[in-house]
Amino acid sequence: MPDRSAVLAALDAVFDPKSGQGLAAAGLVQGLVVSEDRAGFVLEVAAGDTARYAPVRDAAEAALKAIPGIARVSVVLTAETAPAAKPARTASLSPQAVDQTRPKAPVPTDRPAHVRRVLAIASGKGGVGKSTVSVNLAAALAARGLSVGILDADVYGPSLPTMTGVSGKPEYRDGMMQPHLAHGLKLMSVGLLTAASDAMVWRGPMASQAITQMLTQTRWGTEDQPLDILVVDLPPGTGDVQLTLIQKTPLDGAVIVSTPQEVALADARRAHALFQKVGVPTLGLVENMSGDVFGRGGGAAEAERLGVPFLGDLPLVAALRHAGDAGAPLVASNPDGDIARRFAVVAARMADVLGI
Ligand SMILES: Nc1ncnc2c1ncn2[C@@H]1O[C@H](COP(=O)(O)OP(=O)(O)OP(=O)(O)O)[C@@H](O)[C@H]1O
Repeated sequence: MPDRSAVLAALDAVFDPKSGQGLAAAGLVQGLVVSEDRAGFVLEVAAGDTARYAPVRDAAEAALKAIPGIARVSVVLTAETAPAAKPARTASLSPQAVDQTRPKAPVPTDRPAHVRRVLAIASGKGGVGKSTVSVNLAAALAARGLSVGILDADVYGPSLPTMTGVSGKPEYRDGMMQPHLAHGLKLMSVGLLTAASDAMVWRGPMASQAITQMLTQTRWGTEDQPLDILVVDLPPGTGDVQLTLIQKTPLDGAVIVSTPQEVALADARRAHALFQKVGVPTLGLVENMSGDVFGRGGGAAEAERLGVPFLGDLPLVAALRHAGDAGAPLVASNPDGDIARRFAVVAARMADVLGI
């Protein structure tokens, strides 16, 4: 395995154009990961400086690649948001400090330009089909004539590139990342910017910074043609990473995906509670993989218990999995099929809840 200090020394041979120091000395190397045959880090620069630092990122990647034993490298360029006030270190917490640790409503300053609504697709549990639902629901909303984008923020397993067949780093133009276009959707994924294995080790603040960058520095829409809906595919779970993300992302609502088993529904309940805490309305619950194996109806009953709309159920069918593996959402590749019809129902109910 490559030596960490050798990696830092290599990065110090790349200069920060602002301070003239090496990148490590300048404090620009965050979250360095060195393992087996790969190395990567987050290059954190001041807000507005990302275009200027794109060549620095490329130089840092080249410097890492030149280290013997390193085959895969990834440098994610992120911009700082407004400097966070550091709480004073005191022996006991003041009431204000205690209050600071409580979840807050999202910070509205991070709103992406020319995007009408930002919606999260969340699940309390991994593997329940959150990404499958995100992609197909986005396609169903697009089929209603809306302009729709997807931001795959699932740092634990970005699957949008596979599910939509897109690859390659996004292009930078005029200081903004251009989303990929496929199946009538605008697409951006954490998986297009970094190796999935690197993103997985990100802590909450780092993940949220990368996601804020993808949110605010992607050309989702223009003044003349704003994006109607941006669907954000969140990482599964209800831990710190998710909390930080939903606090930092200006969400207008959330859709929770669950399978019908009680254990998954209990997690869906926790996800709903998390959104409630930060003041993001739950637009509804979708039951996925319903049918013989897992049962049916648990989602509708749970939605009623939570007092949120039930948006619909989707059966466990091999075609959905195959379409995902093949890189074309089933709703787009078979728009007249049973699954497309079910997603159209979910999209219609959602549009109804949103009043669009
Ligand atoms: N209704 C369904 N019928 C059949 N297969 C499905 C269905 N929904 C999802 N799948 C398959 O289940 C697997 C997990 O789905 P997906 O990746 O969408 O879940 P996820 O909740 O986003 O997972 P993770 O939490 O790991 O990101 C995928 O292989 C997908 O194709």
